[in-house]
Amino acid sequence: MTPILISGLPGAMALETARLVAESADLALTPFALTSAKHDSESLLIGAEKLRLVECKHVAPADLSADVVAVDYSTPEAALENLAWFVRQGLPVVVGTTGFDREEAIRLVREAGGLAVIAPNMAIPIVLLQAAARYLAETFPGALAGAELTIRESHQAHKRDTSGTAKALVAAAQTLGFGFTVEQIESIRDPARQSNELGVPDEHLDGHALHRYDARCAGGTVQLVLEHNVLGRRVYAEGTLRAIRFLIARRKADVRGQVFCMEDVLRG
Ligand SMILES: NC(=O)C1=CN([C@@H]2O[C@H](COP(=O)(O)OP(=O)(O)OC[C@H]3O[C@@H](n4cnc5c(N)ncnc54)[C@H](O)[C@@H]3O)[C@@H](O)[C@H]2O)C=CC1
Ligand SMILES: O=C(O)C1=N[C@H](C(=O)O)C[C@H](O)C1
Repeated sequence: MTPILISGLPGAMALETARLVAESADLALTPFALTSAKHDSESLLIGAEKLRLVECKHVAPADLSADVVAVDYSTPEAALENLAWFVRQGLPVVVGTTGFDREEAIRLVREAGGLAVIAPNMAIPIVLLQAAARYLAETFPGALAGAELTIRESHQAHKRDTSGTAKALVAAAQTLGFGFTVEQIESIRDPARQSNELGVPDEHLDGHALHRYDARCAGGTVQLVLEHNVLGRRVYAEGTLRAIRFLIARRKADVRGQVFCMEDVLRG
């Protein structure tokens, strides 16, 4: 069993991932998990296991065995500092958190000879769409120059940042020729609008991710619409476990100083 250190408890994604790790046959939770100052010294029950919540600065190196793999689902503000800590401890890490400086994160991992999967979306069906968008952009740069784009995303009210998934797609859209910037993304966080206008079921108001990309081409005579809509969080946790197992294999193969994306994980 590979021990998995979860960071971001008692948050929603960290919780979903911890539960799936606890159910798995090949992974096990470390006896403690990482949290913010607010929750330091609390404890949390995951299945039958009681996890101690601690800030990373209170973890002694002796508490970490050499085979631990870490997962971070914290906040945009905490993610880089946490990543630096994981890398210092020599832990491979899956970073699902969004809203931080990705280039800085990549630099940090490479310079320290660390190992990480960093991806704004761990859901395999959505990773496939991202791969398709990247393929189109790389193969046909400028093909849609002059076309117009609107992007709308809806998430639970407590989400702090603009969708990292939508922001990542903007990069491909720009290469295709759309004059669109991330500041133009419309973020919907109002539960009343989500319920009445977008039809989000009540039980998923607290955990959903709706994305709609609407392109008008050829002077508005052609409309292309792409949507991906997720209810709940299970699909991200499943992708996270795939990323964990990918990193376990890379560590075994003695790979160092590399940052992977979910497309790499899918390729295996
Ligand atoms: N890559 C993906 O597929 C997905 C990414 N996300 C991203 O994951 C992140 C977390 O999302 P949620 O769980 O919904 O948020 P949340 O707000 O429910 O949880 C965040 C948690 O981080 C904890 N935290 C704050 N500072 C911390 C620190 N220094 N160290 C460790 N933990 C700390 C907070 O106590 C809180 O419990 C967001 O950035 C979100 O965009 C969410 C879903 C899927
Ligand atoms: O906060 C969320 O919930 C999600 N965050 C990720 C993002 O910002 O793209 C992935 C997904 O949209 C769910």
